[in-house]
Amino acid sequence: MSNDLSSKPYQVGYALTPEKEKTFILPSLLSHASQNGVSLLKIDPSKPLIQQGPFDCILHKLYDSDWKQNLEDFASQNPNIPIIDSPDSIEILHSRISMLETVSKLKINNTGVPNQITINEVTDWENLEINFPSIAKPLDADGSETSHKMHLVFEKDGLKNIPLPFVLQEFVNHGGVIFKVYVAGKYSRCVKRKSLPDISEEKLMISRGALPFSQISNLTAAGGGAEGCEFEKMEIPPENLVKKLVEGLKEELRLNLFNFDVIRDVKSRDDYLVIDINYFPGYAKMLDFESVITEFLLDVCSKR
Ligand SMILES: Nc1ncnc2c1ncn2[C@@H]1O[C@H](COP(=O)(O)OP(=O)(O)OP(=O)(O)O)[C@@H](O)[C@H]1O
Ligand SMILES: O=P(O)(O)O[C@H]1[C@H](O)[C@H](O)[C@H](OP(=O)(O)O)[C@@H](OP(=O)(O)O)[C@@H]1O
Ligand SMILES: [Mg+2]
Ligand SMILES: [Mg+2]
Repeated sequence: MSNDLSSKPYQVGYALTPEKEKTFILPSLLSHASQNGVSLLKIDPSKPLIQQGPFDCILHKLYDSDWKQNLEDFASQNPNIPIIDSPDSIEILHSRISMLETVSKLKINNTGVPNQITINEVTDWENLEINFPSIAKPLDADGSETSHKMHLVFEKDGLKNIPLPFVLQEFVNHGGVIFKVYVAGKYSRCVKRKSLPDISEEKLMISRGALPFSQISNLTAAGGGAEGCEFEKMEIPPENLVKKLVEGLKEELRLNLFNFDVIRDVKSRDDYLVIDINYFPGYAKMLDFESVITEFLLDVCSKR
């Protein structure tokens, strides 16, 4: 689908950090979008949105309070201009507890989330109802540098130097491959990505404390995934299961732009666990992301 090229192109304003702009607003996206009737225009978040534009849609991934207020002022005067996405919906993904509660609510067969507990203070360690190894993840998943600083924890002792508050999520062996499902409006695609390797019983016997790591999925996206046929052989989850998760999460989250990470439990190969959900992820890592994003924006603007 493309906009009728004889008419004026849709004007889509974007408000992103400089880093996000660099990795998302690529020349290939700008040219594909403009050839299909969509102009992507940079917003100056420090200036009132109502004095910029005019826009047919606003795309954003900024979280500071000034920007939220700017967006609110604009929305109150332009209730018919789609904002992708609503800050209130995005907020659900900024806590690793509320993010995964949405999955548990879906009650889809063979899907769930790993057992996890919140650690707000040191006294919470007394009667830990969790198995090790576990992954300690910052409770806030707000896109900050620290929000990706994780620790693989082998025993209770390994918790002592981990910055509070954090979520302690049981580590599930999943064959070293993670499935990332990207969603952009009515479009979705499941891709494979290299993940943390399984932890053997032997490794567990000799491992102590905790190991730090961060943003493994970004590293391996560039590296093209795991070596060897194991990665190639790993089948992606059944299409109907992915579809149910996509539709369920879209309804539950009321978001257009997100992805979620799914792993398959090696102990029960039909069971899938969602371990992470991300707002406005790295779409440019997806093949032909230019047409996916352009189609999405055309769909949003034409529905106005
Ligand atoms: N419960 C788990 N069991 C096994 N491995 C896990 C688990 N949770 C996370 N991992 C591993 O740690 C990696 C990072 O975890 P997660 O995706 O939650 O962090 P993140 O910083 O939000 O990552 P992203 O860059 O995808 O936002 C995953 O890609 C996976 O390799
Ligand atoms: O490999 P993906 O596309 O999942 O990597 C994403 C990651 O999942 C998060 O969405 C990151 O955003 P934050 O959680 O806000 O840090 C993305 O970083 P970004 O700089 O592209 O927004 C990763 O690309
Ligand atoms: Mg992830
Ligand atoms: Mg994440």
